[in-house]
Amino acid sequence: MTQTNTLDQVDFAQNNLEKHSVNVHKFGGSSLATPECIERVIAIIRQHCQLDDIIVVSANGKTTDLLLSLHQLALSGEPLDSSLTLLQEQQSALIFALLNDGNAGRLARELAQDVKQLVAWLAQDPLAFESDILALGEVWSARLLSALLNERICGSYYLDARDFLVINNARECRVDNALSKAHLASRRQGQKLAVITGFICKDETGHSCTLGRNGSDYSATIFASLLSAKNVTLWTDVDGIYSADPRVVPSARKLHRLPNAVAQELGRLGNPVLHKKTLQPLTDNIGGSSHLHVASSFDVKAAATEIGEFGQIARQELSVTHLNDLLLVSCEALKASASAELIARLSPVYSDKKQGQLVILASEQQALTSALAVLGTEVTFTPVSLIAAVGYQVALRLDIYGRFKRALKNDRVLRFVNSEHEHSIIALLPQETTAELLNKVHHEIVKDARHLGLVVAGLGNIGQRFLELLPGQLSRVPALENVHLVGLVSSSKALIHTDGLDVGSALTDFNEQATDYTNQELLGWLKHHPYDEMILVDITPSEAFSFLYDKFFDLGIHVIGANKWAASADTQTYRTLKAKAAKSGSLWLGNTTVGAGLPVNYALDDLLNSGDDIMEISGVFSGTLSWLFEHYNAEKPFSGLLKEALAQGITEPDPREDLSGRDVQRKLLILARAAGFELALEDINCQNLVPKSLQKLSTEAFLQQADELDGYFEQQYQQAKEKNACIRYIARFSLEQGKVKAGVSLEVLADDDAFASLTPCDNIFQIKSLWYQDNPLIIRGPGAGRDVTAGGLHSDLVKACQQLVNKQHQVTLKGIN
Ligand SMILES: NC(=O)C1=CN([C@@H]2O[C@H](COP(=O)(O)OP(=O)(O)OC[C@H]3O[C@@H](n4cnc5c(N)ncnc54)[C@H](O)[C@@H]3O)[C@@H](O)[C@H]2O)C=CC1
Ligand SMILES: N[C@@H](CC=O)C(=O)O
Repeated sequence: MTQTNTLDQVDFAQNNLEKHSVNVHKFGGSSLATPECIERVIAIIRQHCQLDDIIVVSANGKTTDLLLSLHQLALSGEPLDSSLTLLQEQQSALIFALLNDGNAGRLARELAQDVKQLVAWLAQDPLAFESDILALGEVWSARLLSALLNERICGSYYLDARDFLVINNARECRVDNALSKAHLASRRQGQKLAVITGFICKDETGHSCTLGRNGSDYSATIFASLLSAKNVTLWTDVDGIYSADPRVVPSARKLHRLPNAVAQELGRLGNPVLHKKTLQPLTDNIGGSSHLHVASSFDVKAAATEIGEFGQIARQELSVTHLNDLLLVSCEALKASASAELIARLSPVYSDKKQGQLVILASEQQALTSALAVLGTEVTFTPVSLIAAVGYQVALRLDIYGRFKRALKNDRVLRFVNSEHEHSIIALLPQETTAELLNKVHHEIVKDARHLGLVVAGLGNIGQRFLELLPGQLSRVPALENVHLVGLVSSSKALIHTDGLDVGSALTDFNEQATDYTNQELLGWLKHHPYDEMILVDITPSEAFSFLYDKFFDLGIHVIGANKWAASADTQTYRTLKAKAAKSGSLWLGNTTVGAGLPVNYALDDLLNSGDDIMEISGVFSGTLSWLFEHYNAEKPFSGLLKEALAQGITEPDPREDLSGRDVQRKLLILARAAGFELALEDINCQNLVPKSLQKLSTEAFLQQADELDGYFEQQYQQAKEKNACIRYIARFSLEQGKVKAGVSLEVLADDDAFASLTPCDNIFQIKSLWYQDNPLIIRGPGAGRDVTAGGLHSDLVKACQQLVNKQHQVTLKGIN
């Protein structure tokens, strides 16, 4: 990505918004309530905005409430002094706490002028000037932030939306797009940040109007629509949209991506963050190509919820919402076609023309009563509430329908209804929806809906087999039900689809579509992935790739590694990685790093968990060396066998990794660490079987000259044979009188030694411990190869997913809790 005009180049790498078009950022009242909050907003703007972006603001804190109460006091003829003083003091406090003396003085003078005007309006005709009075909060907020940006970051100007935003239907807040767009274009200044008032606009006659409470979100999406902005971010006091109101349902989980249609339905049915009108300008005017983000200004690092057009995975998200204080309206006149316009105007929560029934908010009763009075018919109002399961075409999903009904089976339900577009199943209740009921329904509907992303790095011998097995595993294992393969990564190319790759054709798609990538880009994507959990399976042999674990754990990514580098890194690095993984709750599994699919790492873990102490671990740890020495009888040259082992996929990509003993040395270190010992690679003596002359060559050159190995192994074999013995490469670790001894080397063993007669490629692990002293625990079986290693990785994947699907989500709502 190449970007221009960023406000903070250093931090820009962290910015996930696309920069090729305008972005709109809206800050709500709670995000601008105090000088500390405004400082946070400044930091967000510095990091996330570019010149030419649009900042939309609500009034600071509770300013609008205070203006409203002044308006009410004036209407009822009560004294205004104390409220006026409080209002002016609050604004002055912000101005003087944040701005330099010159600017503070200027804004304080403008504030005094405005308060004078306010007093005049309140005295003259508070009803006529209601919108002008309420508009002051946004004006002050925008003026202050713009002055602050000018002081601290870059050129900025503030715009009063009443200078350009025209509505031609005040009741429905319908915008005159053409006029507003032209006026806005003429007022924008290039290369500066615009701070625009939310909530307010003007009508065709030029009078001030408001867009209703919470209208600033609507303002933001209107401006985005006028400017064809790519992204709108609502910076607020919650960090996204949850599967239910998290203040009532503690197990609610954040919805990372929501299709427009579902978000609209949520807004309609009472979601506390999304409002009915907010999304409308985006979906109506720019074909849904603009995305809406809901992010926390109190916790910028928390992943936001993104709303837009997405593929299949986002369409699986489910949530539960509720609305109390509703009325079921029954009226004969509603059956007539003449009532269609009235119904459309009211946009009720639910309507049934055939039955002559509507469900409306209780607050709309008066408006409806007057509208129906004209028709002179009898109307009955019955208090009701609703609870709804919301998700993409959820009404067509019989399993969800069944669960929804089951959850409500002990509660009185007036009726179940579907919304027009099938994105919700609604139950109308004759009683209030309680917290208890909401939790019960949420548990039933959302219980297994945690989505886990999967990235596979390393698409060689083992990686390909892992992918071949993946479709079968996904369809067979319940714990993998919500696992989505989203990325494939090789040493130079990557294919990442946030909406999921087709597991059946992933490798072919990779070969056709993968593009060059950098680690920075990979980490950037991982930082903002929209899944509940992300698992990365490292099937590379790369030390360089293992250096990224540090970053993966910082990001809370879970790692399953066949790669041995990180688990056998130097003591300090290993300790740091373990600590980071623990701190961020990342799982780090690596059963295949030793013995491929054999459960040796798990066995050691289990022994320690059972209170056991490990005293000795020994055996044949290399599939390659097992295969070679079990087959070798000096008839075929040793080098020929080595090439066969390479072709069978048993060896490391460079077979010298096996022959040098390094691979076995690493495995012994990994096991010793798993057994609770703090060891380094240097503490393990290692006999290198590669002669010096072959050590520094490229892999290809080594294989060409591999016959230089033959003489040495023939000699070793014959010498052992003369003693009725054989040669085997053995790993030994022991704790003797508190001292650790560890080494890996070629040993001469009696033909009947337990380590001597293995099936070629088998590993054997002999573990002596407190519980298994005289009769050691033995684990034996194939210790390398495509199937067992890919299978072992799948076993780790299932273990990880079993833990992750049940992981409780920690909900933090800064600013609310
Ligand atoms: N062969 C076996 O039986 C066993 C192998 N392993 C381990 O599995 C891993 C893979 O082994 P193989 O599949 O045999 O190797 P391979 O050489 O066939 O495949 C390695 C793959 O990793 C990719 N790669 C290399 N560096 C990379 C990087 N920096 N970033 C992303 N991708 C990178 C390569 O492009 C290649 O696709 C190794 O760590 C090996 O030690 C573990 C247990 C058993
Ligand atoms: N090359 C290794 C593969 C497994 O780690 C071996 O031969 O054991």
